[in-house]
Amino acid sequence: MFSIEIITMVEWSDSERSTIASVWGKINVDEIGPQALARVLIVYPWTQRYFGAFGNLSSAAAILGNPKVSEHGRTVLNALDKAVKNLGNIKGTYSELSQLHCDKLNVDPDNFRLLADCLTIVVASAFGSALNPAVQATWQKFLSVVVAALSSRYF
Ligand code: HEM
Repeated sequence: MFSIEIITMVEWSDSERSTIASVWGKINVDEIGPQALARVLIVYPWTQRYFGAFGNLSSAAAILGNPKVSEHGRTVLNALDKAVKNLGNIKGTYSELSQLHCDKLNVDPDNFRLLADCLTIVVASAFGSALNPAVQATWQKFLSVVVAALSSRYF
């Protein structure tokens, strides 16, 4: 795990950079985004409390078919593009987003990790053997830095 203190010093090797670019290049945001957010809402139902304005979240089928969940899933995943393009300064890249989630949306930062884990599961099921353990390790390092950056306003 990457603590808040060390994310400003995180280093990326050339191979990690190319792995992250390659995984990101293969992700279909329109499919993976909705699936990842729906999974968070289904697997960790307490996260539904933040999405009271999204309409029917009463069952797994309702969540999977909810267009607002799908749209927001795409929004969240599109925001990852900024991190992929700014690996050297993910903390700075997400400072406003961290402020929004902390001060305005009051999202418990533990939920960032839950979303990252659901995203990895959705990516793993879409990629199959392409997400081998070494690729997964780099992908999760990337997501850990994203999670720490989004949490930076909280601590
Ligand atoms: C990788 C993690 C995440 C990223 C990159 C992310 C990104 C975003 C972005 C880009 C927005 C739109 C901001 C705007 O309109 O200016 C947003 C809004 C929001 N996020 Fe997150 N988010 C993440 C995790 C979470 C989690 C885990 C939750 C709650 C469980 C959450 C709850 C919300 C809510 C409630 C909104 C406002 C939605 C609306 O009413 O339209 N986010 N997020």
